[in-house]
Order: sequence, then C-alpha cells, then structure tokens
Amino acid sequence: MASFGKLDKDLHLQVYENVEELSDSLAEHVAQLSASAVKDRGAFTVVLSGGSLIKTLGKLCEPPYLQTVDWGNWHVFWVDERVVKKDHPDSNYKLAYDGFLSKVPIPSEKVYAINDTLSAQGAAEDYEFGLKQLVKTGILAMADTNDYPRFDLLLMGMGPDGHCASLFPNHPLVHVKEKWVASITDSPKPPPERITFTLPVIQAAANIFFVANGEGKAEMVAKVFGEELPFGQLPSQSARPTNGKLIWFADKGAASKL
Ligand SMILES: O=C(O)[C@H](O)[C@@H](O)[C@H](O)[C@H](O)COP(=O)(O)O
Repeated sequence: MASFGKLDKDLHLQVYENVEELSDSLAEHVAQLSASAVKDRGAFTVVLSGGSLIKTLGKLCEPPYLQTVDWGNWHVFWVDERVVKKDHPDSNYKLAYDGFLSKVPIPSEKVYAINDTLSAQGAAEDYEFGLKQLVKTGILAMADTNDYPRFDLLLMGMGPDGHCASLFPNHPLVHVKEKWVASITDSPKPPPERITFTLPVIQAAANIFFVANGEGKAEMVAKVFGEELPFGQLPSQSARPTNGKLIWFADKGAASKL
C-alpha cells in the first residue's frame, strides 16, 4: 500500500470562517471539476457519502450553479450505503435525494443507488458489477496504474472516530484489496449492515474532497494532519489519492486543534 508521509496542511487544508463560507467554496470547487470533466470526457463521475456532507452541498442547488452546472452529464454514486430500503430514514440515498438530488436536474438513470432487495454481500457484489459495466461503456474511467476505477470526485465526510465511508479504524475491511465494493455486517456506527468502497478504490480517485464541520471533528482533523499512522488505523488519513488531488474543507471549529 502506498505510503505518503505526513499530510501537508498548506497543500491540503482549506479553513473557512463558518459553514456558509465553506459551502460556497465547496460548490465552486465541485462546479469547476464538473466543467473540466464534462469537457474532457463528456461525463462527471461523482461519489457521495452520507452524514452532514449533503447539507453542505446545498449551494449547488441555487443560482448560479443550478443553471450553469451541466447536470445532465453527472453520474452519481455512493462511497457507502446502509443496507436498508431506499425510503428508510437511515438510507444515504434518501438523505441525498431529499437534500440534494431532488433539487437538481440529474437524469434519474444516472443516479446509481444500491439494489435494496439484496443482502449486504449481494448488494456489494451487485454494485461492483454495475461499476464494471460502466467501465465497459466508458462512463467510468480506470486508473492508469492499477485495476481500480478512477472516479472524478469523491465527496467524503469523517466520523468523530476518524472513519470515512464505512471504513472504521482498525476494522479488517480497511485491508481489503481484492474487491471494489465490500460489505460489512458489524458496523460500529448503526445501522450495522452496509456496503462500502474499499480503500484502494478511494485512493484511485482523481479528486477527494473531505468536509469537516464543527468542534466535534477537531481532534480527528488534528490526528489526520498529525503523525502518519499505520495504514487503516485512521481511515480518514489513509483515504488520499495516490495520483490525484486531496482537499480538506474545514470550518474554524473543525480546524481548532491544529
Ligand atoms: O453512511 C454513513 O455513515 C456515512 O457515509 C459516513 O461515512 C459519514 O460520511 C461519516 O460518518 C460522517 O458523518 P457526519 O458528517 O454526519 O459526522
């Protein structure tokens, strides 16, 4: 697994006065990546998380982005999903639909939710199969140097324990390399059954934007930018592109222990 050394704050961290300013900047960065991906490849493959991230995407649903972003070429995925029905309150799809996707004109066939009739393992295998079909049709790119897909953008949140996606500190899932999408049935954060991208898929991304808001995240943000820990011990630190760009968007509270 690639070792990167200590994360450089000057290169990878942007601190904002408040969530409002953070959301403005996030929207602008996402819109710019969308424009360049659509120009280069005719598609923008963007991956969402659950949690508080969705709220911070709100500015994209407003002018000017509502009109200027080429929503018709977006392809939307989930870095992790809870294995529940799509209309269940725990569903990351539902969270994203209610807070973001229902407000922008992305064609519904380009929104790739999990199959909510399957078991965790079945849903993970099915999602990976679906990704492989999108590679065949040229919508999803592959990394140049390995056999993992290369998404244009991963939008990630971090839990107060340092987890990201459904990759929890020191859980055996952090070492899975042979799959793109894995299942977990003992998630420490409820609900227990989930599917998640594996770390090598996350590391193959062209861009990762992490969003951290509030003092509750401060200790972990400081750890992420502190000493380099063994791979998988702090998934939010290990989750960085091997050949891509990483930006942490933090408000003052989340950056207060740096
Ligand atoms: O399904 C999930 O649980 C999420 O995808 C999860 O990985 C989330 O991104 C983090 O837990 C951060 O969530 P908060 O930003 O709400 O703390």
